[in-house]
Amino acid sequence: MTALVRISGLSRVFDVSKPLLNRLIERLPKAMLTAVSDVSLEIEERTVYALVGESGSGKSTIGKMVVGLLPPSEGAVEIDGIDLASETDAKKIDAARSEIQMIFQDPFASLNPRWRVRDIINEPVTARGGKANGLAERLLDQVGLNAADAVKYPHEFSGGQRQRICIARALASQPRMIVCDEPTSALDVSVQAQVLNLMSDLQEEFGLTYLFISHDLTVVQHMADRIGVLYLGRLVEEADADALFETPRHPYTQMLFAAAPKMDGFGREVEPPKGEIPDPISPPSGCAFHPRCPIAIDRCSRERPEMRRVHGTRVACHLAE
Ligand SMILES: Nc1ncnc2c1ncn2[C@@H]1O[C@H](COP(=O)(O)OP(=O)(O)OP(=O)(O)O)[C@@H](O)[C@H]1O
Repeated sequence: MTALVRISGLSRVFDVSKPLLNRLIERLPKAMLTAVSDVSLEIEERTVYALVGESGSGKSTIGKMVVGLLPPSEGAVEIDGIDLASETDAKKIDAARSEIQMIFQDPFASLNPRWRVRDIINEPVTARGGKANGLAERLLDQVGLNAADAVKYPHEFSGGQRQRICIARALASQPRMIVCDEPTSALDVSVQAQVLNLMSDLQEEFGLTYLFISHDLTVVQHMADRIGVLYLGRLVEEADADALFETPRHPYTQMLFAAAPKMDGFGREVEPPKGEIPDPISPPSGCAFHPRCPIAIDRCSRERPEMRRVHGTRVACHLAE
């Protein structure tokens, strides 16, 4: 298998300083927030790579850098060998961009309310001067909606149906890859499984690659081939999904598993991971997880663990054995 996406040493810093005048009056320094720090990973073609972690761990920021919506502060994202940030050939950039689409958590916010669904779905093609020729109707059928609904507006659909429309629009430019940012977390529990099943079917049918972003391990369990676990912007564990589910090696991954929602016939009981997520502007020294870690030793607060291989898993923990 070949890597479709190669991410190396990827970092993204945001300037979250107060306005200059306030800083001068209050004698405050600049505040820099490191959302993503030195992340390296590869995504094989036709596989599902899941990025998991609590809110604020940097999942969406990585997703946006992969599709080219945000430039990296450091490091690179290569799509099929092309680095979007340093490539100068506009044609190559355009081709690489159209190969990757993104769908977001809130299907309503990402659909123009004044456009008919047909125009929304056809837009990626018509905006490039292409002819749609019944494309929207075909895609609506493919995502389990009625082709005749192409003349309707987004508000005439339910949340699950709107996410299907977003998926149809993402498919319009025949991408090789879709970055899916929490695509089902805004949907009713009963609808989530239907949309996930549809996404699985489409992945197989079109040979798609997914970067699937989720805080919910149960969602990821059924879809992912490989999983990366993020904590405060850093990758702390990465393994094939089966291996990770069988033997989670990082204490943070183990905590996420312990807190994973338990499915029952009536809904879900969600118990959040213990302890507070530290302030990303001034993260803890050493291993950023050490203040919440049940097995931390002195060394963990002094020395940041490098990513290393332990029985086929990549893990950043001094105590992974
Ligand atoms: N444009 C921005 N300006 C300033 N800070 C940002 C910006 N975008 C993200 N951040 C910060 O970067 C960190 C990572 O955010 P990100 O949205 O990538 O996390 P996430 O894991 O996707 O979480 P969530 O599930 O809540 O979206 C957070 O602390 C967030 O507040």
